[in-house]
Formats: sequence, structure tokens, C-alpha cells
Amino acid sequence: MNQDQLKLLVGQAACEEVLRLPRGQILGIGTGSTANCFIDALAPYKDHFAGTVSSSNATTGRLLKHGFKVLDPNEVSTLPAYVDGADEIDGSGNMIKGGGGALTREKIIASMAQQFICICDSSKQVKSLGGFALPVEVIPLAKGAVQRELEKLGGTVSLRLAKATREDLDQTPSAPFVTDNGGWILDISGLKITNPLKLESEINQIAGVITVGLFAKEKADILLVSNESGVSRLTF
Ligand SMILES: O=C[C@H](O)[C@H](O)[C@H](O)COP(=O)(O)O
Repeated sequence: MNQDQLKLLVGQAACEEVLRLPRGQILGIGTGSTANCFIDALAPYKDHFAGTVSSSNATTGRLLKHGFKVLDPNEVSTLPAYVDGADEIDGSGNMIKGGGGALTREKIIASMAQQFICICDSSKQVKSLGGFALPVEVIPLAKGAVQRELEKLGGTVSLRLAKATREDLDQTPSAPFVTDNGGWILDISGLKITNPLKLESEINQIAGVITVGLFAKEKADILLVSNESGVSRLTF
């Protein structure tokens, strides 16, 4: 099975998982190629849910195309579950997210949910986080100041350019990648993340940081992970 087939498989498993929730609730939905597989699998059963809350403009577009109702997060107080992919996940459910630039809205929607259901293929499972460059969304005018602070952490910090990210976001190549919030992204590579919760809090304290793509406070509660032998369900 190739990686696309593994994503389809876990998307289908996540669909079965959320259909066990009582009817008529509102579901939080993430961003990325794995989340897209989940959205497509869930589309025939969309009436099971009263609506969805989306973590990005790309996801909103896909949900609307399938006929899902998409609600403004301000209209919703709590969600039974949030389903999303990850760039890396460790053995405790801590994650790096933001490879597609949607980290801030993802973290907001995750914080509203009673449980975070992470979906991925087994290539995303790691012993410790940091092999995938850690994304940090920043206010553009603070880029220089934030970069200097982030460099003190020991990694290599680079501004994400549009060409280095997804074509489906319709960005101009070589210009800074611009998030749905008008922010820019600094990617930190070469970090050894030993205490994700502490590092998340430290980076969030830097003036000019919008969000760091470390999900330790909002870590996964459930992991559905696919490999050659099928889908496993882990809880944290
Ligand atoms: O900003 C993007 C999100 O955090 C995604 O959930 C993450 O990048 C994983 O995406 P994919 O499922 O495409 O690997």
C-alpha cells in the first residue's frame, strides 16, 4: 500500500469512529491531505451531524462542496470531537502540526473539542518530536525579532516561502507563504524536543508569535494510525 492508500484507509476508519457519536452534534474538522480523505469518506453521512467547524479556508471549501453545513466557531461553545492529521506524533500523543500552514485555527478548534482524534499513517509516528521542522506562525512585522529569539533555541530558522508549501493554497511562488490569518511562518529545523509542553509555552510567550505548531496542551486523545496491516486505535 502506498501513502495515499494508507491515508484513505485511516480516513475511512475515522469516519466509522465519529459515526459512533450521537446524531445532531457539531464536529470539528482539520486540514491537510489526511483530513481531506476523512471529509470525503464522511460526505455520504453528513446528515449525522448538525454542522461542522472548519480549521482552514481550504477545508471550508471542501466541506461546502460536499454540502456540509459549516458554522462560525463563535456560534459554537463546545465540540464532541476534532479530527485532524499531524506531521509528527509521539508516544504520548504530543504532535507537530502546521505543515500546511493551518496551525493556528487548528489549535483553536482543537481547544474547543472534548477529544482530539488524530489520524495519520505510521510514517508520522516518532519517538521524540523535532525531525519535522517546527512551524511558528508570526505577525509579519515581528519576523526579524521572533527569528532572533527562536534561533536561541538551537535550531535553524527559516521563513516559509510559498513554493515550499502546498499548491492547493494558490500562493505566489518565492514570496512568503501567507496563512489564512495574514501571518507568516518560521520553520525551525534541527530541534531536539525533550519537553513539548514547556517548549510550547516558551515559544508562545515570544512577542509577535501567533501560534507554535506544537500541540502538547492540545495533544491527541485518540490516535487512529494506518499501516500495511490495517488501522490501530490508541488512546492517550
Ligand atoms: O497545517 C496543516 C496541518 O497541521 C496538517 O494536519 C498536517 O500538516 C498534516 O497534513 P497531511 O495530512 O497532509 O500530512
